[in-house]
Amino acid sequence: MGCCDAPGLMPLDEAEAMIYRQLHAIRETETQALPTALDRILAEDIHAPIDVPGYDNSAMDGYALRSADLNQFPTFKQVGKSFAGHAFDGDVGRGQCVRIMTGAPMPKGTDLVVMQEDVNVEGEQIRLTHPQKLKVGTNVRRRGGDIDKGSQILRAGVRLGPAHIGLLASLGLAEVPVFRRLRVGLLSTGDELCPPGTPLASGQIYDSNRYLLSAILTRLNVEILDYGLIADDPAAIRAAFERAQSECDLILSSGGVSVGEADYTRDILGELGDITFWKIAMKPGKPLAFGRLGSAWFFGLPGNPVSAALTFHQIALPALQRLAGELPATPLCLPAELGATTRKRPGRTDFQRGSLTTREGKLVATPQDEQSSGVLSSMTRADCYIKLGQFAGNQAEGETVEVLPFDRWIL
Ligand SMILES: Nc1nc2c(c(=O)[nH]1)N[C@H]1C(S)=C(S)[C@@H](COP(=O)(O)OP(=O)(O)OC[C@H]3O[C@@H](n4cnc5c(N)ncnc54)[C@H](O)[C@@H]3O)O[C@H]1N2
Ligand code: MOO
Repeated sequence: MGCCDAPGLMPLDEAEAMIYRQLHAIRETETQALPTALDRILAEDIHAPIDVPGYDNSAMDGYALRSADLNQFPTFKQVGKSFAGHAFDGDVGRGQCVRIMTGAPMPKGTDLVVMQEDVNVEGEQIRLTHPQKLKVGTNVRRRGGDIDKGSQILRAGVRLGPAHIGLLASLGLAEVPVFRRLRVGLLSTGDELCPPGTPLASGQIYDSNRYLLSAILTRLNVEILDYGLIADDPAAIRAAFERAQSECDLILSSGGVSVGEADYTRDILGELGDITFWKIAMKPGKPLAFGRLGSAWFFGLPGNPVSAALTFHQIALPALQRLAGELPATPLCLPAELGATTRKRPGRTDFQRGSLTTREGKLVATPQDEQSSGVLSSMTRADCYIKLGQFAGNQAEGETVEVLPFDRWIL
C-alpha cells in the first residue's frame, strides 16, 4: 500500500480492485411492468419468444411479384391488394402482381416488391421502368430477419433505456424481471451546514453535497433515504449511521473524514463497522473511506464539494452499479493534447477539471485555472476530467493526456 511520494495512500486502481472483489450484486428481483421498467436493471437474460418480423412483409409501398417472372412479361396484371393488417389471401399467378403497402404480408408465391416510383400504371397493368434493379428479396423484410425466435436479445445487468423498452415491447413482453431498487442512504455532516432556502447565519454555508449526490442518485433510479444534515456531534452521527445501516444497502456520507478535531465520521465508521480503506492516492478526494457497516456498504466521502462529487462519480458510482446488478460500463477515456501547462506534484492521480475543444482535428483539453476542491463552479464550467497519472509531475502544453468527458451522471 502507498508509494514513496504518498505514504499511507492506497493507489486508485488497488482501491477499485478491492471494492470490486468485495462487493457483489444484490439477489432480490421483482417483476416490473414494461411502462415502469425504464432505468431498472434487467435481472435475467431475455430470449426472443417470437421471430421478428413474424412474417415476410414489404419494406415499400409498391407491387409484389415473382422474381421468376422478371424479363418474361412486358407488363403485370394487378390481381389484389395487401395492406398491413389485411393480407391478400389469393394466389398470384404467372405475370400477375399484387398492390402492396409497407409492412403488409407478402402474398403467397411472390418474393420481391417493386416500389411504386419504379412502375408505370397502365389501367390494370403495371410496366416496370427499371427491371434490372430487381432480384429475389428486393424490398422484402424476411421473417426472423431482425430477431430469430429463441435467440438472446438482452443480457442480465443491462440498464433498461428507451430502446430496450421498445425492443421488449416488439417481442410482446409486457413485464420483465429486474433487480429491486437499491436503498441508498445519504447524509451530510458539519455544524456549518445550512439547508438551501433558509438564511445563512454567520459562519454558515449551504449544504450542496447532499443535493448534488441526491441528483445523481435520482438519475440512477435508486431509492434515496435522506438522513439530512447531521451536526458535528459523535452521538448524532452514531445514531444516524446505526439507523442507516439497518435500512440501506449503501450509505453515503460527506464530510468529517479528514484529521480535524471535529472530523468524527471516520472514527465512528471504524467503531460501528469495518473500514476497508481510508485515504487514497487521488486528488482531490484523498480522505475517502470505504467499508462495511452492518449489512450495508458505506462510502465516507470528503466534505469538499469537488472531492465529494469526484469520489462519488469515479469510485462510489461504479460500486453502486455493481451492487445494483448492472454490467460494468467502460468509461470513455480519450487521448487529448494539453491546451495549457499543468501543475502537479507526483504522488496522487489527479483529476483536473478541464474544457474540451478541437484544433486541426485533434482534441485539446485545457485545465481550468482554478483547481481547488472547494470550488464547485469549476465543475459546471468544465466538461471533462483531465486524468494525470499518479507519478506524473508538471506537464507542458501539447503533451498527450487522458481525458474523461463528463457523462450524464455529472452534467
Ligand atoms: N491537516 C490536514 N487537513 C486536511 C487534509 C489533510 O490531509 N490534512 N485533507 C484535506 C482534504 S484533501 C480534504 S478533501 C478535506 C476533507 O475533509 P472532511 O471530509 O473532513 O470534510 P470537512 O472538514 O467536514 O469539510 C471540508 C470542507 O468542505 C465543506 N463541506 C463539508 N460538507 C459540505 C456540504 N455538505 N456541502 C458543501 N460544503 C461542504 C466544509 O465546510 C469544508 O470547507 O480535508 C482537508 N484537510
Ligand atoms: O482530497 Mo482533498 O479532496 O484534495 O481537497
